[in-house]
Amino acid sequence: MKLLSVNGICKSFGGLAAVSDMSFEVEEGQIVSIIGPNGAGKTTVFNLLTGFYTCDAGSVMFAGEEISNLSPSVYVEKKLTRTFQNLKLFPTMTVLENVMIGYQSCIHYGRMDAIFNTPKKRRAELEARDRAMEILKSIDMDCYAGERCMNLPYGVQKQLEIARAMVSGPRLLLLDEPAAGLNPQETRQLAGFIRELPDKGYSVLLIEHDMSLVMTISDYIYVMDYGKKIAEGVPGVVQKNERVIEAYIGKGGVKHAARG
Ligand SMILES: Nc1ncnc2c1ncn2[C@@H]1O[C@H](COP(=O)(O)OP(=O)(O)OP(=O)(O)O)[C@@H](O)[C@H]1O
Repeated sequence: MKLLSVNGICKSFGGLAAVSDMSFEVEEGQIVSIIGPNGAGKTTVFNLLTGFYTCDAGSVMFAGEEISNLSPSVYVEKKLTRTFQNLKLFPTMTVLENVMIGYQSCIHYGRMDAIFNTPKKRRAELEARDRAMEILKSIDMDCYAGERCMNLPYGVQKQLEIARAMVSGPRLLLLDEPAAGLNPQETRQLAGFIRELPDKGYSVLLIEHDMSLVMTISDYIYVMDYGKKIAEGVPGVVQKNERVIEAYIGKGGVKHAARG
């Protein structure tokens, strides 16, 4: 079943077309990657899909519903959540507390409930705690629940950031360069972690420069350059595509597929 269907989205900044007529799909249970050299438009696509930018044109359908240009907080309710290129964890808080933060948008109590610590507020906190613990158990990270986030190895912190996106129960996880800053061993571990997400009920849309990760875990890949889609296909096909090779080699460096 088609979960996400993006049709001809466009975004310009002044005279620069950051994303031009970009279309792609994610099927339920798939891991789909968007790759391309630095400045190709990948992050802008994520920002368009999650309401951080508004589309100049085009449409986004998610689970059969038009979801273009909503405010960022609404996307969590629609069951679509994202991570960011740089870790946005709270280093001095525990792992459990960091994951609970991802559930905040799912619980509702007023300012007075917070001031007077009412039963409603305490129930909401318990619910967040239970849900966060459930997620940590589902990914075998409950052993870290009481640890301060800053004491965790960097690779585990990356998994924690994904766990925090999982806690609101999304159907689609948008992962923005999860392997950035990881060494090869940590990247392999992360690959195994992401590969298991569809079995746990999460489809994945991934932006990533690390080709070893992308080629190992993706079911399907879209390639962008200068804001446009230049190729698509399964990893074996994309790897051999001449336009893709030219986009990378022509603009500097194949290893991490980045310009400059
Ligand atoms: N808010 C903005 N204002 C002006 N230009 C922007 C803005 N956001 C992105 N751009 C430009 O749009 C183009 C695409 O940027 P984007 O960050 O989407 O690329 P990317 O493929 O994610 O790159 P990277 O891999 O380096 O993260 C770039 O030329 C960038 O400078």
